[in-house]
Amino acid sequence: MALGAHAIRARLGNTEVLHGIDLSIPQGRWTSIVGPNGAGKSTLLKVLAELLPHAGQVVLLGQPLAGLPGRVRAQQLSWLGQNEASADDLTVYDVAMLGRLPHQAWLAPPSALDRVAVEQALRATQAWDWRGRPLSHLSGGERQRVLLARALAVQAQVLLMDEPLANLDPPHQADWLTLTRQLVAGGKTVVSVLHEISLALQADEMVIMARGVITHQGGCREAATHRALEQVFDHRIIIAPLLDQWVALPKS
Ligand SMILES: Nc1ncnc2c1ncn2[C@@H]1O[C@H](COP(=O)(O)OP(=O)(O)OP(=O)(O)O)[C@@H](O)[C@H]1O
Repeated sequence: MALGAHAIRARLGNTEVLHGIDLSIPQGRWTSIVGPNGAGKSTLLKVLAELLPHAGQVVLLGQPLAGLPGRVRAQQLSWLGQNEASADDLTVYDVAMLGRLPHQAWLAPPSALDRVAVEQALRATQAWDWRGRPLSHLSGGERQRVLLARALAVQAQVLLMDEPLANLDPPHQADWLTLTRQLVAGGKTVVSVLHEISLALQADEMVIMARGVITHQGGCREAATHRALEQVFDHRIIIAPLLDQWVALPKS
């Protein structure tokens, strides 16, 4: 198990939005989290990264996450948030280098290893050619690819991504899928919140949420998962095979 959550409860403002979540994320697999708007997906992902106060425990690679020193946590767990703020006047290269901070001594210049990791990450997201440009000069999709490169540059064992495909055009969505499969083939664990159900169905495992609880967890190719998906979306979608994949079609 890469990540575990036990009896998680979390509040936003005065409202409890996660109501006692138990979850086990397998290691070396890609797990997608899906569910209707407001189900609590982003909140759960933030809790898994210890970015929100909560009751209950998160366990990362066998150790309680809250007890890990911040630097160790940041080396092992990489985070790509939704609509992330980033210093717009930094260059693309410097933004990606932020992913190396957990590996660097205080005020130390980047090492050769850091530079290699950043170049690899920027090349993997096809952002290397913009490395000298300020982030503010990029389009939404280009910017997303740089933030993805920052998350990759960490070289963490576990990657948590909230809507990583936001603003990406279909070819770059396909590239993200390829990249994710490569990460998983290399032993990394990827957890992503995705609204596009057909893309989410390409993961290994699926966690389905509604109203602050998990309603189902199972393999993306399992019939029980497909039935649970149709149910959580009030049977307004149908899961059907297409070529060698499963896709979600809206039902009028
Ligand atoms: N600051 C806040 N105060 C109170 N409730 C909040 C606050 N922010 C979000 N919520 C509520 O918390 C619930 C869970 O929100 P969350 O963003 O985790 O859902 P989500 O499943 O990621 O939704 P979406 O698919 O729309 O992105 C929602 O019902 C939302 O209205």
